[in-house]
Amino acid sequence: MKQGPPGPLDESLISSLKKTNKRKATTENEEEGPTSVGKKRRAEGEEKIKKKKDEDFRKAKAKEATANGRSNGKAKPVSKPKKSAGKVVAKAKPSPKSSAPKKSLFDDVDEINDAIDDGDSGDEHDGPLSLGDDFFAGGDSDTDNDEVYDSGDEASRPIFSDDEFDSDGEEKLTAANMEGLSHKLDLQLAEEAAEAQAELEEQALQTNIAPEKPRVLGDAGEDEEMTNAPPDIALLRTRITDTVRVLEDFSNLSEEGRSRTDYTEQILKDICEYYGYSPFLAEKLFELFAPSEAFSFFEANEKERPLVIRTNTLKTARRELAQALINRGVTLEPVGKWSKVGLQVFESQVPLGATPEYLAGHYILQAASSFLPVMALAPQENERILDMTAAPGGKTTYISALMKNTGCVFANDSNRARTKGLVGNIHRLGVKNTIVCNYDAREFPKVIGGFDRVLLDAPCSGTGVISKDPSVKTNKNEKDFMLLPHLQKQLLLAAIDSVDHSSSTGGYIVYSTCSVTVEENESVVEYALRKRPNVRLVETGLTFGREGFKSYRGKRFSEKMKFTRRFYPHMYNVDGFFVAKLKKIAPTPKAGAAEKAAAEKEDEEMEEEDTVPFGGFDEEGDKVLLEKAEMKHKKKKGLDMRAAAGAKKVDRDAEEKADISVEKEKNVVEKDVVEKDVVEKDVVEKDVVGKPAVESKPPAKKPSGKAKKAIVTVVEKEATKPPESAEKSVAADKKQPVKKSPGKSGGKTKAKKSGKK
Ligand SMILES: C[S@@+](CC[C@H](N)C(=O)[O-])C[C@H]1O[C@@H](n2cnc3c(N)ncnc32)[C@H](O)[C@@H]1O
Repeated sequence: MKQGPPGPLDESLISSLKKTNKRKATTENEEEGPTSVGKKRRAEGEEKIKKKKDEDFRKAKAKEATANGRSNGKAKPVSKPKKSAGKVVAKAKPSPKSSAPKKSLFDDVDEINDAIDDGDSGDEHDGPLSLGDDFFAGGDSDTDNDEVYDSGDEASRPIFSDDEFDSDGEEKLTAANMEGLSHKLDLQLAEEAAEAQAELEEQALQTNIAPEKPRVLGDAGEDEEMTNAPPDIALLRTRITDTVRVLEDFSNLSEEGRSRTDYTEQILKDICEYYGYSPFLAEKLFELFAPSEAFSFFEANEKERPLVIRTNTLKTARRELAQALINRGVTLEPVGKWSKVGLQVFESQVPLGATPEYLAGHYILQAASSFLPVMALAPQENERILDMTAAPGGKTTYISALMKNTGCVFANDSNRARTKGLVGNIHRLGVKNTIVCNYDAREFPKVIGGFDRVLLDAPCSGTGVISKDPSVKTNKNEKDFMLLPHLQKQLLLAAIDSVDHSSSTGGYIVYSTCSVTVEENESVVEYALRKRPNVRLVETGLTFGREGFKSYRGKRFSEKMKFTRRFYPHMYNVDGFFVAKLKKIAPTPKAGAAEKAAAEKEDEEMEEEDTVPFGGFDEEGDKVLLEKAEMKHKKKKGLDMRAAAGAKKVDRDAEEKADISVEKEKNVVEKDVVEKDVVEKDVVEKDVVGKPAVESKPPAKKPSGKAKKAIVTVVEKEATKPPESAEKSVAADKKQPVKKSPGKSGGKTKAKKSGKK
C-alpha cells in the first residue's frame, strides 16, 4: 500500500487538488441535481482561480495590510518555477483526461445497464434507489491506482498474482499491453509535470504569505459584506485551506480573541458553500477526521473512483480475460496485489458493458471496495451461506465463484424489483449454487437458519460513495441517521441468529456498509456485541484498511473494534467502506454471556496471579499456573474453551441450562429488541404482520414453485473441513473440501415467500 493517511495539509497537496479539480471542471459534463449548483460554481471558480488567484491574494493582503496599518508594497510577484524545462514542456501536453474517452465509456455502460434493467439480465450498476449499493465504478484516469495499492518500484508495470501469471505469461501480457501502458506512463509524466508546475506556483505564493497568520475570520463588517456578496470561489477555497492550517497549528496561527469554534464554524460554512453539502452532513463528516484529512476526504469525494472489473473465475482466468480485453483495445492492469481477480481499466475502445466477454459472463463491473466484505467472509467450498441483502449480486456472485459453485448460497433481497437484476447476474455469470429469495431479512432465521456464514452488506446512507451519488450531500438528514442504524442493528441481530455457532467450518458473520459514519458502523457492531454476547469480533483478514474507532466523541466501544476496517477514498482511492467480522461462539446470548463471564473471570484471576511477586518455586503451584497459561493461550487462539481440558472455570451448569432454553431465549431477546425500540417496532410490525412463521431449522421445507425458478442448482457434497487458518487469506486459499453436518442441505427449504410485494 503506497498511499497512507495524508499528513498535515501542505500547499503542494492543495496545488495538486486544485489542478485536478480544474481539469475535472474542464473535461466533465456537470451533473444536474440538487448539488450541481455547488459543483458548477466550483468548476467555474476553478477556471477563474488561475487568472484571479494572484490578484485576489494581493487584494486580500492589501486589505489586511491596510487594516494593520502596513503598506502593500511588500507583496512580491510570483517567482518563476525552478524545475527543469522538460517538466514545464510536459505540462503543455494535452491532459490525458481531457480527451475523456471514459465519459463515453460510462455512457455506453449506462445504456447497457438500462437495457439490462428492463430485461432479465444482471445489473451491477445501481440506480438511485440503491444508496447503499455497489455502484458501477466510474473510470478516472485522474486517479493513479499505482499510487494507491502497489509499492513504488512496481508502479509502472502490471503486478499479476503468482498463480495466475507465470513470468512468461506476464511478459507476454505486458508486451501485448505495452502500448497502452507506455501511453499511461506518458500520461502520468504529463500529470506529474503539471502537478509540479502547479506546486511551484503555489509555493511561490506561499513564500509571500508564509510569515503572515492567515486572516480567515475577518471583522464583523467584512463578514457581513462576504455573506451578502455572491461567493467568490477562489477566495472560498483559499479560506478553507487557510482555516485548515490555522486549526492544525492553532497556537501559532489563530487570530487573537478567536476560538477553535469560530474557525470550525467558518470552515463548515465554507465546506457547505464550496462542495454543496448540507450543514448537517458537512459537520458529521468533518468530525470524523483531523481538519487536513477532512479536507482530503471532501476533495476525494469530488473525484471518480477507478473503473474496476472482477474476473469471474467460474468462467475464465484473469490472465485470459486481460489478454482478451487488451486485444479489444482495453488498457488495464491488475487492481493491486491484494486481489487476484480485479482489473483496473484505464482506457477502452469498446463499451465494457457490451463486449462478448461481458455478455459471456467473464467479468462483472464491480467497485474494488466491494471485493472486501466477500474476502473477509472467506466462503469455503461446500458451505451454506446467506447473503442477506444481495441485489444486484456483485457480492453473491463473488461468493459463489470462491466456492467454485459448490455448497449453497441463499441470496436474499427485500426489494423484488432488484432481485431481477440479481437473477440476471447469476445467470450471466454461470452461478449454479444460488437460491434467490425475497424476504425482509429481519425475518431470518425464522425463514431458515443454521448457516455457516452470513454476509450482511447493509442498506446504508452511502456517505462512502458520494463521488458516485452526490445527492447524498444534501438528501440525508438527522432522521436518516436514526432510522438507518435501527434497521442495520435489527438486520445484524438477525444475521447473528441465522448462523450455526457449531459450524465445523465457519460460524462467521460479516457486516459491511458503504458509509463512513460511526452510527452506521461501530455503533451498530457495538450494539450487536451487547445484545448478543454469543459473538465476538475477529480479524477481517484484510491486509489494508484503517482500524475502526475504539472510542468516538465520548463513546467507548469494545477494544476489539480495532479488528474492524475502515476504507476511505482519500486513503486508498476506493469507495468509503466499513467491514467487521464476527464469530459466533455459543448458540444463545445467555450461553454466550456465561461463556464470556467465565472467560473474563478467568482472565482476571490470571492477571492477579501474573502480578503476584515472585516467591520461589512450588511444583503444585507451577502446574496450576502452566495449565492456566495453556488455557489462556488456547483461548487466544480461539479454541473451544469447553473442549479444553482445563475449562474448569466455565460454568457448565449455566451453559447447559442456557442450551436447553435456546429457543425460549431467542424469542425473549427478539421480543426485547422489538419492544424496547419504538422505531424498530413500527418497522417490524409493518413488515412482518400477516406472514406465516416458518421453521428456523434448515431442512424443513421444499422450495415453492416460484423459488424453484430461482434455484439454479444446489450442490451437496460430503467432504472434510478446511483449517480455519486457511480462511484468513481467501484469495490464496487452496481450499479443502468440507464435511457437512447432516441436516444442512441447502435445497430443502422454502426459498421464496408467496404473495409479497
Ligand atoms: C448495499 S445494497 C446490497 C448490495 C449487494 N450486496 C451487492 O453486492 O450487489 C443493500 C440492499 O439491501 C436491500 N435491503 C434493504 N432493506 C432490506 C431488508 N430489510 N431486507 C433485505 N434486504 C434489504 C436493498 O434492496 C439493497 O438491494
